[in-house]
Amino acid sequence: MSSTSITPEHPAVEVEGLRKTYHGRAALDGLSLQLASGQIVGLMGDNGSGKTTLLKILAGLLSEWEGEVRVEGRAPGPESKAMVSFLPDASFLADGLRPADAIAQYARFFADFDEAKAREMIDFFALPWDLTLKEMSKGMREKLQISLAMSRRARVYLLDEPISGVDPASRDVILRGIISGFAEDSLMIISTHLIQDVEAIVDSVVFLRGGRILLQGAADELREQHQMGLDALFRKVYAS
Ligand SMILES: Nc1ncnc2c1ncn2[C@@H]1O[C@H](COP(=O)(O)OP(=O)(O)OP(=O)(O)O)[C@@H](O)[C@H]1O
Repeated sequence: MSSTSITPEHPAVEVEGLRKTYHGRAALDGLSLQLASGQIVGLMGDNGSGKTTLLKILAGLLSEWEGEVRVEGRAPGPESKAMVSFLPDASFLADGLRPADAIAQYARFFADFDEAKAREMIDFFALPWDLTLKEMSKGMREKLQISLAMSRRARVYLLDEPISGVDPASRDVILRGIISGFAEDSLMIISTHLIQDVEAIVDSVVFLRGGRILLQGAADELREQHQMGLDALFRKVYAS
Protein backbone atom coordinates (compact mmCIF):
# COMPACT_ATOMS: atom_id res chain seq x y z
CA MET A 1 0.00 0.00 0.00
CA SER A 2 2.73 2.44 0.98
CA SER A 3 4.38 2.49 -2.43
CA THR A 4 1.45 4.31 -4.02
CA SER A 5 0.85 6.71 -1.17
CA ILE A 6 1.46 10.43 -1.18
CA THR A 7 3.83 11.78 1.43
CA PRO A 8 2.04 14.15 3.78
CA GLU A 9 3.77 17.09 5.45
CA HIS A 10 3.06 15.68 8.88
CA PRO A 11 2.28 12.17 10.09
CA ALA A 12 -1.43 11.36 10.18
CA VAL A 13 -1.02 10.41 13.83
CA GLU A 14 1.53 11.90 16.21
CA VAL A 15 1.62 10.91 19.86
CA GLU A 16 4.24 12.05 22.34
CA GLY A 17 4.48 11.01 25.97
CA LEU A 18 0.81 9.96 26.15
CA ARG A 19 -0.33 8.93 29.59
CA LYS A 20 -3.83 7.94 30.59
CA THR A 21 -4.73 6.64 34.01
CA TYR A 22 -7.87 5.04 35.38
CA HIS A 23 -8.15 5.30 39.16
CA GLY A 24 -4.43 6.01 39.42
CA ARG A 25 -3.39 3.04 37.25
CA ALA A 26 -1.75 3.75 33.91
CA ALA A 27 -3.55 2.34 30.86
CA LEU A 28 -1.12 4.26 28.62
CA ASP A 29 2.24 4.94 30.14
CA GLY A 30 4.23 7.58 28.28
CA LEU A 31 3.51 6.26 24.80
CA SER A 32 5.09 7.91 21.75
CA LEU A 33 4.17 7.04 18.19
CA GLN A 34 4.19 8.50 14.70
CA LEU A 35 2.21 6.97 11.88
CA ALA A 36 2.22 8.20 8.29
CA SER A 37 -0.82 7.92 6.07
CA GLY A 38 -0.92 5.50 3.14
CA GLN A 39 -0.73 2.38 5.26
CA ILE A 40 -2.64 -0.19 7.27
CA VAL A 41 -1.25 -0.57 10.77
CA GLY A 42 -1.89 -3.58 12.98
CA LEU A 43 -2.21 -2.50 16.61
CA MET A 44 -1.51 -5.58 18.64
CA GLY A 45 -1.10 -6.38 22.27
CA ASP A 46 -2.23 -8.64 25.05
CA ASN A 47 -5.41 -8.01 27.05
CA GLY A 48 -5.34 -4.69 28.85
CA SER A 49 -2.27 -3.40 26.99
CA GLY A 50 -4.04 -0.15 26.08
CA LYS A 51 -5.18 -0.67 22.48
CA THR A 52 -8.77 0.48 22.96
CA THR A 53 -7.69 3.36 25.18
CA LEU A 54 -5.28 4.59 22.49
CA LEU A 55 -7.87 4.31 19.72
CA LYS A 56 -10.48 6.15 21.80
CA ILE A 57 -8.07 8.99 22.49
CA LEU A 58 -7.22 9.24 18.78
CA ALA A 59 -10.95 9.19 18.02
CA GLY A 60 -11.45 12.12 20.41
CA LEU A 61 -13.69 10.09 22.72
CA LEU A 62 -11.60 10.21 25.87
CA SER A 63 -10.45 13.23 27.77
CA GLU A 64 -8.18 13.77 30.75
CA TRP A 65 -4.96 12.36 29.47
CA GLU A 66 -1.47 13.85 29.51
CA GLY A 67 0.91 14.30 26.62
CA GLU A 68 0.71 15.45 23.01
CA VAL A 69 -1.71 13.99 20.49
CA ARG A 70 -2.19 15.19 16.92
CA VAL A 71 -4.44 13.63 14.32
CA GLU A 72 -3.86 15.11 10.88
CA GLY A 73 -2.04 17.91 12.70
CA ARG A 74 -4.92 18.71 15.05
CA ALA A 75 -5.49 18.03 18.73
CA PRO A 76 -8.41 15.64 19.29
CA GLY A 77 -11.62 17.65 19.02
CA PRO A 78 -14.42 18.43 16.57
CA GLU A 79 -12.01 19.15 13.68
CA SER A 80 -10.05 15.93 14.07
CA LYS A 81 -13.22 13.93 14.69
CA ALA A 82 -14.57 15.00 11.32
CA MET A 83 -11.59 13.26 9.70
CA VAL A 84 -11.62 10.10 11.80
CA SER A 85 -13.87 7.11 11.27
CA PHE A 86 -13.93 5.02 14.44
CA LEU A 87 -15.34 1.52 14.66
CA PRO A 88 -15.76 0.64 18.32
CA ASP A 89 -15.50 -2.96 19.49
CA ALA A 90 -19.06 -3.03 20.78
CA SER A 91 -22.25 -2.52 18.86
CA PHE A 92 -23.09 1.17 18.69
CA LEU A 93 -26.26 1.07 16.60
CA ALA A 94 -29.78 0.79 18.02
CA ASP A 95 -31.25 -2.72 17.93
CA GLY A 96 -34.33 -1.79 15.95
CA LEU A 97 -32.50 -0.36 12.92
CA ARG A 98 -32.42 -2.03 9.51
CA PRO A 99 -29.46 -1.38 7.16
CA ALA A 100 -31.31 1.43 5.33
CA ASP A 101 -32.10 3.16 8.65
CA ALA A 102 -28.49 2.85 9.74
CA ILE A 103 -27.35 4.36 6.43
CA ALA A 104 -29.76 7.27 6.90
CA GLN A 105 -28.46 7.82 10.42
CA TYR A 106 -24.85 7.85 9.27
CA ALA A 107 -25.72 10.23 6.42
CA ARG A 108 -27.22 12.64 8.96
CA PHE A 109 -24.22 12.44 11.28
CA PHE A 110 -21.30 12.52 8.87
CA ALA A 111 -20.79 14.97 6.02
CA ASP A 112 -18.18 12.68 4.43
CA PHE A 113 -20.47 9.62 4.36
CA ASP A 114 -20.89 7.97 0.95
CA GLU A 115 -24.33 6.31 0.94
CA ALA A 116 -23.81 4.53 -2.39
CA LYS A 117 -20.58 2.99 -1.14
CA ALA A 118 -22.31 1.79 2.04
CA ARG A 119 -25.03 0.09 -0.05
CA GLU A 120 -22.35 -1.51 -2.22
CA MET A 121 -20.50 -2.86 0.81
CA ILE A 122 -23.69 -4.18 2.39
CA ASP A 123 -24.38 -6.05 -0.85
CA PHE A 124 -20.76 -7.22 -1.02
CA PHE A 125 -21.27 -8.74 2.42
CA ALA A 126 -24.62 -10.16 1.23
CA LEU A 127 -26.39 -8.70 4.26
CA PRO A 128 -30.17 -8.95 4.42
CA TRP A 129 -31.81 -5.56 3.96
CA ASP A 130 -34.99 -6.62 5.74
CA LEU A 131 -33.52 -7.61 9.10
CA THR A 132 -33.11 -5.36 12.12
CA LEU A 133 -29.81 -5.41 14.00
CA LYS A 134 -31.49 -7.39 16.73
CA GLU A 135 -32.40 -10.08 14.21
CA MET A 136 -28.89 -10.24 12.73
CA SER A 137 -26.11 -12.55 13.86
CA LYS A 138 -23.02 -11.05 15.51
CA GLY A 139 -21.06 -11.48 12.29
CA MET A 140 -23.77 -9.72 10.26
CA ARG A 141 -23.84 -6.80 12.71
CA GLU A 142 -20.08 -6.57 12.53
CA LYS A 143 -20.22 -6.47 8.73
CA LEU A 144 -22.89 -3.77 8.77
CA GLN A 145 -20.88 -1.62 11.15
CA ILE A 146 -17.76 -2.06 9.05
CA SER A 147 -19.71 -1.11 5.92
CA LEU A 148 -20.78 2.12 7.61
CA ALA A 149 -17.38 2.97 9.09
CA MET A 150 -15.56 2.30 5.80
CA SER A 151 -18.03 4.39 3.79
CA ARG A 152 -16.88 7.63 5.29
CA ARG A 153 -14.26 9.44 3.23
CA ALA A 154 -12.11 9.79 6.32
CA ARG A 155 -8.39 10.50 6.56
CA VAL A 156 -7.95 8.08 9.45
CA TYR A 157 -9.83 4.81 10.08
CA LEU A 158 -9.65 3.30 13.54
CA LEU A 159 -11.05 -0.21 13.73
CA ASP A 160 -11.17 -1.77 17.18
CA GLU A 161 -11.22 -5.58 16.95
CA PRO A 162 -13.22 -5.65 13.69
CA ILE A 163 -12.95 -9.42 13.24
CA SER A 164 -13.28 -10.68 16.78
CA GLY A 165 -16.14 -13.05 17.38
CA VAL A 166 -16.72 -13.99 13.76
CA ASP A 167 -15.90 -17.30 12.10
CA PRO A 168 -12.68 -17.65 10.08
CA ALA A 169 -14.45 -17.63 6.70
CA SER A 170 -16.29 -14.42 7.61
CA ARG A 171 -13.03 -12.88 8.82
CA ASP A 172 -11.58 -13.21 5.33
CA VAL A 173 -14.67 -11.65 3.78
CA ILE A 174 -14.58 -8.81 6.30
CA LEU A 175 -10.91 -8.15 5.63
CA ARG A 176 -11.55 -8.13 1.89
CA GLY A 177 -14.35 -5.63 2.45
CA ILE A 178 -12.09 -3.48 4.60
CA ILE A 179 -9.36 -3.45 1.96
CA SER A 180 -11.82 -2.67 -0.81
CA GLY A 181 -13.02 0.33 1.18
CA PHE A 182 -9.58 1.60 2.10
CA ALA A 183 -8.50 4.77 0.33
CA GLU A 184 -4.79 4.34 -0.20
CA ASP A 185 -3.82 7.82 0.92
CA SER A 186 -5.51 7.43 4.30
CA LEU A 187 -4.28 5.75 7.47
CA MET A 188 -5.96 2.70 8.92
CA ILE A 189 -5.24 1.29 12.35
CA ILE A 190 -6.72 -2.12 13.12
CA SER A 191 -6.48 -3.43 16.66
CA THR A 192 -6.63 -7.18 17.01
CA HIS A 193 -5.45 -10.29 18.80
CA LEU A 194 -5.85 -12.27 15.61
CA ILE A 195 -2.49 -11.44 14.10
CA GLN A 196 -2.43 -14.36 11.74
CA ASP A 197 -5.67 -13.20 10.16
CA VAL A 198 -4.55 -9.64 9.54
CA GLU A 199 -0.92 -10.44 8.77
CA ALA A 200 -1.52 -10.41 5.02
CA ILE A 201 -3.07 -6.94 4.98
CA VAL A 202 -0.96 -4.89 7.39
CA ASP A 203 1.92 -2.73 6.18
CA SER A 204 3.28 -2.16 9.66
CA VAL A 205 2.64 -3.19 13.24
CA VAL A 206 2.69 -1.67 16.69
CA PHE A 207 2.97 -4.12 19.60
CA LEU A 208 1.77 -2.70 22.92
CA ARG A 209 2.41 -3.99 26.39
CA GLY A 210 1.47 -2.31 29.64
CA GLY A 211 0.56 0.93 27.87
CA ARG A 212 3.93 1.19 26.13
CA ILE A 213 5.32 0.23 22.76
CA LEU A 214 7.12 -3.07 22.89
CA LEU A 215 7.98 -3.24 19.20
CA GLN A 216 7.10 -1.27 16.10
CA GLY A 217 8.04 -1.47 12.46
CA ALA A 218 7.26 -2.26 8.86
CA ALA A 219 5.82 -5.76 8.54
CA ASP A 220 8.24 -6.82 5.79
CA GLU A 221 11.26 -5.53 7.65
CA LEU A 222 10.27 -7.23 10.90
CA ARG A 223 9.67 -10.52 9.09
CA GLU A 224 13.05 -10.31 7.40
CA GLN A 225 14.93 -9.16 10.48
CA HIS A 226 13.50 -11.87 12.73
CA GLN A 227 13.10 -14.54 10.05
CA MET A 228 9.55 -15.35 11.13
CA GLY A 229 5.97 -14.29 10.58
CA LEU A 230 4.34 -11.60 12.72
CA ASP A 231 2.27 -14.14 14.61
CA ALA A 232 5.37 -16.07 15.64
CA LEU A 233 7.17 -12.83 16.45
CA PHE A 234 4.28 -11.68 18.61
CA ARG A 235 4.32 -14.95 20.56
CA LYS A 236 8.07 -14.69 20.98
CA VAL A 237 8.24 -11.12 22.23
CA TYR A 238 5.27 -11.53 24.56
CA ALA A 239 6.66 -14.73 26.01
CA SER A 240 9.94 -13.04 26.92
N1 LIG B 1 -13.38 2.75 31.78
C1 LIG B 1 -12.36 2.19 32.44
N2 LIG B 1 -12.28 2.27 33.78
C2 LIG B 1 -11.24 1.72 34.45
N3 LIG B 1 -10.22 1.08 33.86
C3 LIG B 1 -10.24 0.98 32.54
C4 LIG B 1 -11.31 1.52 31.75
N4 LIG B 1 -11.05 1.27 30.44
C5 LIG B 1 -9.88 0.59 30.41
N5 LIG B 1 -9.39 0.42 31.65
C6 LIG B 1 -8.13 -0.26 32.01
O1 LIG B 1 -7.10 0.24 31.18
C7 LIG B 1 -6.22 -0.80 30.76
C8 LIG B 1 -6.15 -0.83 29.24
O2 LIG B 1 -7.44 -1.20 28.73
P1 LIG B 1 -7.76 -1.26 27.17
O3 LIG B 1 -9.20 -1.59 27.05
O4 LIG B 1 -7.26 -0.03 26.53
O5 LIG B 1 -6.84 -2.49 26.72
P2 LIG B 1 -6.91 -3.38 25.39
O6 LIG B 1 -5.49 -3.55 24.96
O7 LIG B 1 -7.86 -2.79 24.41
O8 LIG B 1 -7.46 -4.75 25.97
P3 LIG B 1 -8.28 -5.94 25.28
O9 LIG B 1 -7.34 -6.59 24.31
O10 LIG B 1 -8.59 -6.84 26.44
O11 LIG B 1 -9.50 -5.36 24.62
C9 LIG B 1 -6.74 -2.07 31.40
O12 LIG B 1 -6.02 -2.32 32.57
C10 LIG B 1 -8.18 -1.74 31.73
O13 LIG B 1 -8.61 -2.43 32.88
